[in-house]
Amino acid sequence: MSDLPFRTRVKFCGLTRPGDVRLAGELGVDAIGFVFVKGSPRRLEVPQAHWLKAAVPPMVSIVALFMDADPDHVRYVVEELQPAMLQFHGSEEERYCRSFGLPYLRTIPMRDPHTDPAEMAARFPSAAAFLFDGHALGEQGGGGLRFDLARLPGPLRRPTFIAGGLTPDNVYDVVHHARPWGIDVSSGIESAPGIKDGARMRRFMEEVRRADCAAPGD
Ligand SMILES: O=C(O)c1ccccc1N[C@@H]1O[C@H](COP(=O)(O)O)[C@@H](O)[C@H]1O
Repeated sequence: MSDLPFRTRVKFCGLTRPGDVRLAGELGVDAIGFVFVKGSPRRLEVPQAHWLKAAVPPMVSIVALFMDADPDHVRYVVEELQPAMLQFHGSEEERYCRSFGLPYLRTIPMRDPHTDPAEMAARFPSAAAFLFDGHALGEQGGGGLRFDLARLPGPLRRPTFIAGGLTPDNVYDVVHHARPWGIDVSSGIESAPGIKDGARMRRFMEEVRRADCAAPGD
């Protein structure tokens, strides 16, 4: 049996409107990312996140995204919102990431020539999965920056996500050639930061599923 994933898991990140959340659910995403990062145009406050959560259909996971946050803030969001998973995007260490008692995605910055992706991943044995993103260390994500897929490390002991600059126009090639376990997208399905575009969301999912069905040599 092939060890390739049967279908690529999809996370849509940085949603701010209930209608976008409902459409993402209808399109079959696996997870929806809520951003709690200061300075992000997609940042949510907890009351707004509650309002969005009400639009998330059953069987779709909420991922709460943080970057070097005060642990009290993370605990507050976890208690209030009860996300299925956390995502850490900054310089958080392993002990911090696992201290909240929830599975977490560890983001690995791929634009930094000084970061060795395999070495960084090895420092997070408790991570549920790794997310390789196109930003440099210390930068926020959500900027549509791609990275050289040749820099991806070999097989890790955890599922890997690719993020950074994915769009409906390039996601087929990325999924088809890199065969990640999952992908994560924000700006590539937007008309403006935080405002998702229904047509782009739909076409993005269609392209992922088209790649899932393509034979390796296609
Ligand atoms: O989306 C944001 O605003 C954000 C802010 C701070 C840290 C991470 C953020 N987003 C993450 O970046 C990836 C890639 O975004 P894009 O597709 O290149 O626009 C996104 O999937 C989020 O996980």
